[in-house]
Amino acid sequence: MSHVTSMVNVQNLKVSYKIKGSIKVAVDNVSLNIDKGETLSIIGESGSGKTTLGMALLKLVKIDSGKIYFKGKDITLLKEKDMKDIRRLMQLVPQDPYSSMNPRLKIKDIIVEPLLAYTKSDTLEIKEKMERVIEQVGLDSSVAERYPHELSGGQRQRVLIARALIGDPEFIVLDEPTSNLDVSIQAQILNLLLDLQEKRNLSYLFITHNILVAKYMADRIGVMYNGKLIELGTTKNIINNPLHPYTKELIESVPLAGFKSRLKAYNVLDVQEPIVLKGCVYANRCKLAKEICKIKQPDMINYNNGHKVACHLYT
Ligand SMILES: Nc1ncnc2c1ncn2[C@@H]1O[C@H](COP(=O)(O)OP(=O)(O)OP(=O)(O)O)[C@@H](O)[C@H]1O
Repeated sequence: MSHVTSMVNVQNLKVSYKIKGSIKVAVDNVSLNIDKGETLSIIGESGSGKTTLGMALLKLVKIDSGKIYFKGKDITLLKEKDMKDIRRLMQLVPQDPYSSMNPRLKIKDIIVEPLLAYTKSDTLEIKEKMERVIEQVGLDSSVAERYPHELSGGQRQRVLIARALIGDPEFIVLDEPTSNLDVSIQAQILNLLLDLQEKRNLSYLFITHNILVAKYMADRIGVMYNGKLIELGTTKNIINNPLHPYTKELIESVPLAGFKSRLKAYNVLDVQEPIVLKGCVYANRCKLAKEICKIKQPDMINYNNGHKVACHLYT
């Protein structure tokens, strides 16, 4: 049902990378949906598969199996040449603004890149659109003639948001869009994103290490661990009533009041786990692990009203 009404819906998505003969499953059997105007935040430690999931939703990495629906249309097997109309509607704001920009291009050329690739607008129309998005992201019109190195980190991030917006998208993957910025600038960018979302009724997949940022931005939160989505629920449920022992550990480690001044301080722990071939991905680290946790992967169950968890404590 939901794949018909959602902006984005993925089912049983699996993505793996081949590295020197071995296979790393980066996204393992993940199912989720994002509604129109909704923000789903994905939290998890480094290497848990957040970026790969975001790229897979945009069909920017090859998937092994599963289904991707965009506005009800199955785009899983769509070839890039048939993606033209859809590409414009789904955009990425990448993790590192500086390395995502061609240093030799002026800002105006960086911003219009997506339009040149996918539409046949005339030059005047493109220029007007460029000027409009520069204004909408709170930049001065003079940045158009500048080069990336002449801008601050916050300004560069605004440029990438402008570039994502220029084709009037409906869905944007925001990959840690503020993690490299000073705390006060982070808050400005987050507020800009909220403002743009409201004005344009955008759907966001918001990837972050930072639980406080997820709490500030998201309607719902999905928690990833070692490629698996282990819990999914409303922001309120995840923060106030976390179910999975890993989510509980994350939430308990973070004082949730007065977050603006401490945006940077509370990142998800960065611990790389060995690959677990059978059983729960979290079993090695879980204080509550039972015998079954080491031998059988828990299924994602609907615990309560869309609050889902993959943990044997609840089966
Ligand atoms: N292009 C690639 N080639 C090979 N392995 C990759 C590639 N991209 C990611 N991986 C591996 O896939 C796993 C998931 O990586 P991914 O970048 O999706 O995680 P992440 O949660 O976004 O991490 P981070 O927060 O550090 O960006 C990691 O083990 C990573 O080393």
